[in-house]
Amino acid sequence: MNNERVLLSIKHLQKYFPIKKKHPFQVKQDYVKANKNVSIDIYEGETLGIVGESGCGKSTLGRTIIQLQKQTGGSSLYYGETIDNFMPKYVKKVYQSLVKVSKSYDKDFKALNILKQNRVDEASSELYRLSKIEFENKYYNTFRLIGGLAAYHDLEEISRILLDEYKALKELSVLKQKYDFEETKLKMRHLDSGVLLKKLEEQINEKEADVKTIKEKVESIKVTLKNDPKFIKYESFKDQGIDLSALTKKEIRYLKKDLQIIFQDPYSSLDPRSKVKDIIGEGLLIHKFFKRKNSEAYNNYVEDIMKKCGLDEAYKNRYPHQFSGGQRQRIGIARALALKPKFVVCDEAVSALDVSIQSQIINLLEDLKKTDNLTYLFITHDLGVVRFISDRIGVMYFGSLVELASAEEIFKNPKHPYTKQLLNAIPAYEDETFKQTIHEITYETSDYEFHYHKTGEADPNWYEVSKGHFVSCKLKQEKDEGGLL
Ligand SMILES: Nc1ncnc2c1ncn2[C@@H]1O[C@H](COP(=O)(O)OP(=O)(O)OP(=O)(O)O)[C@@H](O)[C@H]1O
Repeated sequence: MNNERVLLSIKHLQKYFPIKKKHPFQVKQDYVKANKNVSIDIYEGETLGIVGESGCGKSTLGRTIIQLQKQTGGSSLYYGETIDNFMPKYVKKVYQSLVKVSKSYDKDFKALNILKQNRVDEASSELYRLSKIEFENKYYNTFRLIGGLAAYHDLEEISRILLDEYKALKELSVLKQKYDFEETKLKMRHLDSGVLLKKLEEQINEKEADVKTIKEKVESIKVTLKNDPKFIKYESFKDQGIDLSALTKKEIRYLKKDLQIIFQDPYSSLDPRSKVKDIIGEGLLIHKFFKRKNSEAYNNYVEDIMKKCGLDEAYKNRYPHQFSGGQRQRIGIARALALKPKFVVCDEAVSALDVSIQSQIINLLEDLKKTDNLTYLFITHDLGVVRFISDRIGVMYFGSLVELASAEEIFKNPKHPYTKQLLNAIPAYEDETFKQTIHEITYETSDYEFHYHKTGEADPNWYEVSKGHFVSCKLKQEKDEGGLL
């Protein structure tokens, strides 16, 4: 890992797929619970491996984090852009509804506390767990955005000030976009400055001054609250992450430049009727990195990416079927990396390839990670591959993470019975560097116990057994859960 900066923070991610009703009078809607409640921080520059059996929800997790499919619960906070620069629409909605939300908050808070007190069996504990997720979904973005200001006596005033700030920041971001566009245009004509550029610069300065005045107003309110215990508690929830799950389709499309995916089957994920150069360059035109696909700059850029991914640029006019499996995967990688993303989901990216080609592609992914400062979520059922490539590994079982630790720790010191079963099942001959140890499976320690084998549901507590090593288990003694409650 390069540093400890969180790039994505996944909180209680849930993805349920509705199952088609069996007959028209069926009242209850059933779901495939592909991801039940996944919470995980992904650090900038790391490769986080996700392993688990087929059908446990690995691919769904990868696709849902980048919102290829909309998540049905929880939030996915992204720190690769600042919220001030991006200003998504949900921020405005939160500011508009502050007064209304504050009214329902106390009522919902009390109701949830009653459920917390009344946990007597599995069913009532499950009801509390689900209600807590619902509660957090409803209120967390408000607290993340306004923090300690929630303790101020006049939320109508806060709402007004923050809406002014939203408007000013939005206008500022439009002006900055226009400025960048104008600057690029001038550069193409080998000019340094122009009348419009100067005018935009003045407008940006004015708008920045407006934003500064509003921010000062907010700070002066905060000063009056600084000793209020409620302010201190709520301020600790303040968070600059952009909640991907709350974005509009258009906003997600814009962020796709940062959040990319490489699929398992390089053939079916490439349009067979498009030439390689068009497959790789499509995103560049959609995201307006280049205006025309016939320009020299565009062609040079595509050729460079091809070279970087080990493809001969002379083949740019060929079609996917004219390439081998390994080369097709290189095209998939080139397509994903053309937009200079920050986060890439590699969904079984090498599983369909021969072993010798596998290692070439893995080496390529490793090289690109270094040169382009990428962060990977590496999804695979292959424990040999994941051990080699990952900094940390998360183990999934039936839609939930059951263990998370550094790759070395998972292999040397697994805690969860399911992780141990997976490791025990690796045939020794598959991985010569791995000294096969058979891990003894235990379902209980003095601090916690595992119930997953009895109910098929993972245990709800996410417990840090040693620094950075987490397991899902049932604690014998309840710990403070943190959060809004
Ligand atoms: N679009 C969908 N509609 C309905 N159910 C789905 C959909 N996508 C996935 N599922 C279901 O969600 C569960 C998890 O599937 P997912 O593909 O995420 O698992 P996986 O661990 O990646 O497995 P594999 O390695 O076989 O792809 C499965 O039961 C699957 O049938």
